[in-house]
Amino acid sequence: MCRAAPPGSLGPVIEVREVSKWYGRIQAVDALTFTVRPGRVTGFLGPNGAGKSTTMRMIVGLARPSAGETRVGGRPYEGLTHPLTHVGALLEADALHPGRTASDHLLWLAQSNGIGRTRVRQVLGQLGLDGVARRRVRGFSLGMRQRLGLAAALLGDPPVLLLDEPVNGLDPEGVRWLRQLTRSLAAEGRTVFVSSHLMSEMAITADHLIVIGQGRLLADAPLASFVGDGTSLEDAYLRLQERAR
Ligand SMILES: Nc1ncnc2c1ncn2[C@@H]1O[C@H](COP(=O)(O)OP(=O)(O)OP(=O)(O)O)[C@@H](O)[C@H]1O
Repeated sequence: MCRAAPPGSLGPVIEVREVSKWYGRIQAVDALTFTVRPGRVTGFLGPNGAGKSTTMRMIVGLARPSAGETRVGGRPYEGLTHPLTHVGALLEADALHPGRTASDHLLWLAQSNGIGRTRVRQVLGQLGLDGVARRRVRGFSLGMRQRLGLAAALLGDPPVLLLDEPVNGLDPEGVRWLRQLTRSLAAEGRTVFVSSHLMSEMAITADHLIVIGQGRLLADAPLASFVGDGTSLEDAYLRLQERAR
């Protein structure tokens, strides 16, 4: 169950303020500003190389902005004690030790974040990983790795979740299950920020969309404002990207 924000706090809000990121001469993110709010699923859309993963990595302190700042619940990620209890993240190419079992991977994360063993058993069950808990990660399919990554993201029962392409590798049942999970996490009052390339999936999962192109903000609006009058989300999205070129 999601904890209510204490009075006077910002709550589980993600803030990205005037953030730019350069990798040598490549500008991955260009003066990006947006806020991700609780109680809804916010989709993060943009073409390959638009800067989505880089932005998510900066929010959780895995990359440092060249300019600007990111905050979670009013604080920089680095200032959070036991960060997994504040922010759960599933990021592309998450490092998994191939020789470790699923259960040991989660226990190791739990121990460094003040989380008990009971919670590890709970998330293994919630993610349908009970049967493979004692198997080494080396033999896991992409879908099983995604489930394990999601288990790690949920481990600390965090009020904020960042999921980078979580649908990758999931079978149709897994996709539907993930959709229901993200919607129920948002309904509990959590902040759920999900990147995806799948417009049809976003159209039935997200309440709000942040669209970027070439590292710049193109739109930050409710899903309803993109679709309607026979316009699909894919049409609206492609038009936005074309106009920005
Ligand atoms: N560690 C890095 N070193 C150098 N360049 C990088 C690094 N990470 C990202 N980039 C570059 O920054 C830009 C943005 O990449 P990023 O992965 O954030 O985009 P994305 O929107 O997540 O793309 P995709 O949808 O393909 O995953 C790209 O030009 C990419 O090549």
